[in-house]
Amino acid sequence: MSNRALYLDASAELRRNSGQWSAYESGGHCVVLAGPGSGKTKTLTIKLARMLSEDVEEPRGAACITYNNECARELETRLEALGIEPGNRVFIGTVHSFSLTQIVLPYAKVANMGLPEDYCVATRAERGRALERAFARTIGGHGNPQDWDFTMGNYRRSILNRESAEWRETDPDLAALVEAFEEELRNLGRIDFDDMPLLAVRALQQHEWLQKAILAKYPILVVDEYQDLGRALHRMVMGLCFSVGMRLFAVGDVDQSIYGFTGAHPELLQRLSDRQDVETVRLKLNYRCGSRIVTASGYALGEDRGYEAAEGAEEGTVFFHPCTGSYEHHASTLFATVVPEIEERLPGLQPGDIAILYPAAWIGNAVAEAAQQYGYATIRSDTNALYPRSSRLMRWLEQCAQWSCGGWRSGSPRFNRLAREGRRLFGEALGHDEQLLAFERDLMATLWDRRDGTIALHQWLSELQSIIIAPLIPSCRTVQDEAETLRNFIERCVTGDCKDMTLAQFAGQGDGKDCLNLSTLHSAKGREFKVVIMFGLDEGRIPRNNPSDSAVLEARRLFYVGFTRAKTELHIMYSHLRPSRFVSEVQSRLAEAVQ
Ligand SMILES: Nc1ncnc2c1ncn2[C@@H]1O[C@H](COP(=O)(O)OP(=O)(O)OP(=O)(O)O)[C@@H](O)[C@H]1O
Repeated sequence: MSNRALYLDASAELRRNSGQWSAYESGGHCVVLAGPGSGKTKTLTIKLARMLSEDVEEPRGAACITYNNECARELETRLEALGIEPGNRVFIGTVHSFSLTQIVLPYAKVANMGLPEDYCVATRAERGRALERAFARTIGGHGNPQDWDFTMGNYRRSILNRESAEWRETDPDLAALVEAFEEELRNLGRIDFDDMPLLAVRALQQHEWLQKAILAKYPILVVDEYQDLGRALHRMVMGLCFSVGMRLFAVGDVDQSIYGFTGAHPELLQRLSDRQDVETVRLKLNYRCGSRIVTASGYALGEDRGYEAAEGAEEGTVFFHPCTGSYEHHASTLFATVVPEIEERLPGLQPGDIAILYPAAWIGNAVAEAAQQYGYATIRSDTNALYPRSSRLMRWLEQCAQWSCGGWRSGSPRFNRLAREGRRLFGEALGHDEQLLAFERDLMATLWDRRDGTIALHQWLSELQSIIIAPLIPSCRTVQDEAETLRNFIERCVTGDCKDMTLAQFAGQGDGKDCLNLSTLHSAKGREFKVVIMFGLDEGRIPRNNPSDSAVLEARRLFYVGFTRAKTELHIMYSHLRPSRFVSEVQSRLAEAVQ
């Protein structure tokens, strides 16, 4: 099928939903505000395919921005099904990678961003060193500089205008620390993650020609998960879309805003949709969750938004499991009775259809250990994962492993996809056609010669590292930190807890069908599973102890996000003596509804 035929075909589903259809037909700036499972991302991807085909002429294209690398990958997969691949015409990625690859790297010099020659992205250790020096120069004393990192980050992200009284006066100590920290980073020849959008916003504000250059390349800006993207992106959107003329298509849900602690402000989305020049579309149907789960999710949120399950949806069930003892004990109950009962009730269910979600990564340790005892393979996407799931390099290696373990035969993944992602990762070192060709040829040969799932992972990784990755790393400023993640993981595979891991097991981490999903509630954002088990939902965990009013609201939204990931069964596990207030409320409202 041609690309046009693909999106026309996919749009048939949108036609049956009047809200989705008006978003699909929109001609100017459009914002879709809607609840979980309402098809926001689906509408966004099909609309993007349409705009690329009908509204902009090659080589101009669209930039598509989302919250994190995981969400970006999800968008890529969905767009691939519509025949759209990221490349020159289409940018898909986070605000940070948009800022870095589209604005800072190409224009740092001409836009006079004040960066040293040959700057690169700081590793964790380099950031730590810069913070230590800045701390000694400004705050001083015996405190631990790293304890200031979090508040410093928030300050940087919340007040963008460094010339303002707000910047100087809200917290003079923090303002001084940030300025000294950035100076130390520059002295080391480095920028950090938070610098990327800040440098981009500043450069865009200072240079009209830069705004025009971005507009020339991307007349369309598409944003998913707008509620979580923070002030820097909002400022870019305001400038690029409402002054320069980029067309905006954004989707989001204020009720799913769960990243307030990183500087996200849900009211920015509301403000955007209140604008006269923006068409706002609201969607009411939930295509994901069974009807009972949709009803109960209103209780979970504590607000009736009038969402309904789509026609023909299954009923879905909410189960409550009060537990006794420690989390280790809860986890044993989970694998001794809850999971086996689910498997019996839903024959044909794959482990990958089940997700176990908890409020904090350390609670997941009890789940991971019990899973191992009961013989269940798991894949973790939290800070205690084998390696950060957000690492593009590691995720690329997982895909390479899948190719070596049978993808070369089945086409899942296709070699083209590996080559494309590799070109993006190492783009800075692959400037010439010959370099690109050599990279693809070497990659193919290296993977082809190692098509054996029983190979020890440390051997496979070390060889790939020395043949393919190591020669490129010195010229790639953007993947230094990721290279460090890889080195640490290889070390764990040589001597540590992953010593016996095989290539096939590593490939399974990428594919995930045979593994139960273990994740924090935060990392489950945007995903969906047949069965969701929310684990450790106790007062003191969600919300945490002595919460402020706003912390209660954010915890409640997090509870709601977890709740609405489930299609068929939702299980809630908690200590019977101290259930979370949200659990008790849902329970009593469900009981009232039955009477
Ligand atoms: N018009 C439709 N007809 C049939 N299925 C649909 C339709 N719209 C969406 N869906 C399905 O509903 C599910 C949820 O869609 P999607 O992930 O796009 O929702 P979302 O609004 O982005 O969700 P969330 O905010 O919870 O991440 C998907 O399985 C999608 O295929």
